[in-house]
Amino acid sequence: MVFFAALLVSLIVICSIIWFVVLLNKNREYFKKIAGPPPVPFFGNVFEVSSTTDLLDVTLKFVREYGGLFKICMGPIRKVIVVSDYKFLEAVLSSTKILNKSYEYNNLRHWLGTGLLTSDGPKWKKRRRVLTPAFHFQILEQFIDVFESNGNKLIKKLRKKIGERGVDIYPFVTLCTLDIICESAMGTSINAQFDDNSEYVRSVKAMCKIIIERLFNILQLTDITFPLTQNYYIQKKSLNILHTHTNNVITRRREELLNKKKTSAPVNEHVVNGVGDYEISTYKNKKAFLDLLLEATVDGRPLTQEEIREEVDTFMFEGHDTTASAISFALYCLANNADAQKKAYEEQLTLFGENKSPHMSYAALQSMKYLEMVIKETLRLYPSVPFYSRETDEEVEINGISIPKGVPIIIFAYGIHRDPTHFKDPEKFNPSRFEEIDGKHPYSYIPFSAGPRNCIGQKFAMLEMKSTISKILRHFELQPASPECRPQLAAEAVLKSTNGIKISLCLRQ
Ligand code: HEM
Repeated sequence: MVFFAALLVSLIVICSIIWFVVLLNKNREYFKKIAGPPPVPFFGNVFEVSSTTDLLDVTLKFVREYGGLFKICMGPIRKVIVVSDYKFLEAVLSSTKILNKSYEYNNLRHWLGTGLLTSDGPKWKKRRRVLTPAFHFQILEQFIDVFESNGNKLIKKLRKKIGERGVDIYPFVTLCTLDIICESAMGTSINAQFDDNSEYVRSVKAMCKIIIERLFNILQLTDITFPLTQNYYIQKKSLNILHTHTNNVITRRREELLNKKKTSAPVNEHVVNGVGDYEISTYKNKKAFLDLLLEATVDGRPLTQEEIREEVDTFMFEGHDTTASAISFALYCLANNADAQKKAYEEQLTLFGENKSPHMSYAALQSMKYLEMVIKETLRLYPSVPFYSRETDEEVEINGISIPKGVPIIIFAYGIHRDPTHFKDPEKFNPSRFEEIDGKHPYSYIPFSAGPRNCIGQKFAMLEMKSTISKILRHFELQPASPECRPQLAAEAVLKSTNGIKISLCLRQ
């Protein structure tokens, strides 16, 4: 008996060693040819890239030392390549073969399942086809009222901050964009701006935090050791709240559609669903993304409850922090660049005169050309998603180099956006540069990614950002915080600033 037990243990140990050695040597020849910072035995380069606050500077330093394509060893086994080289980015992003997401997206799957952002292969293809019509301009046009009404709430809240010398605008903007995406995606209002302590809002915040903390904490990294940490239990509770909320909204909306209960004027119905209180807004002829999902079919059948939930949750995750980061950094840039702010405000005067609350239309938002360049330049300097990644699922050849199956490719958007070969005076905030360069080099300006797996929500995001920023500009003159407060950038799930994004607000007369 003892003999067999010892034999079994020995076999397990031997198999583990073989498995480890196989993984250790996987793609060894390929990685040998790629430059990169020297790894520390066993740990690789993890100590150099172990904090969200150092990540951007350290990676930029590696770009200067090793060029636009280098490797990083994340421990003894996992190696990734980091790319900010134009030709390589073009080949990767435009490829119809490198469409899968890498291991780093696993943490998201607990919340989002395999929705559009996190799915791979044929599933992703089908979902993308189903969801694309939801972003047609005729659909997007319907959301302008949602942007405007939630933007008005934001103005109300910011009015209370007039005269303060350094207002961190990020938390205010985040709650506003959370309200916007909730109403657009689910047709429900959670009123986060006036109830930021609701269970749903707290759970969204908790999940966004845990997803990134797990990437940098050795105990939280794998699902095996994660249950030993407190975050596991916070995640469990948060997921329960988030999934129950979305499920309840879907069920209710499904019933509503079945009963054709739609009315002509917006009706706000107060609903208590056992998870938290929220309001359902129903508009005649107005559709939330959820309605489109309820009507959609895949392979001739309607989407299941779980499939719909995955997509609604994906919009909730991908559609609020990204726009909040971009809007906040744009306001910071305008506050610190008086000329750009003057031009952007003059554009508003030309369009609406002194009217601070004009009726907003799709055409008016489209005609805010200078503001659009301000947003583009902000996203160049402060891309909401500074890193994103792919993984090869078969051997591919790029620029004459053969890349084996299973190689994670980290796309360093922040890096190429600050490359002087593509952007003159890259550190300078200069919206007008887009008059010349717009669309000329589609793979050097990639805040929304590019190619088949680009951001499906970018047009929605641009309209939302224009609506919100233009409203703020018409109401307030933006000034730098006093004393000046430069953002300390942190590459979390989206780009953030550890010391806030601070400006001062003066009421325009
Ligand atoms: C400033 C705002 C935004 C920025 C900078 C941004 C950026 C990005 C980027 C870089 C990707 C590619 C990520 C990757 O490959 O892993 C992406 C994908 C995606 N985005 Fe956005 N995004 C923004 C707003 C939005 C909004 C408002 C929505 C939804 C309404 C949205 C929905 C999505 C979805 C569903 C994907 C996955 C697309 C796919 O894989 O087919 N995004 N976004």
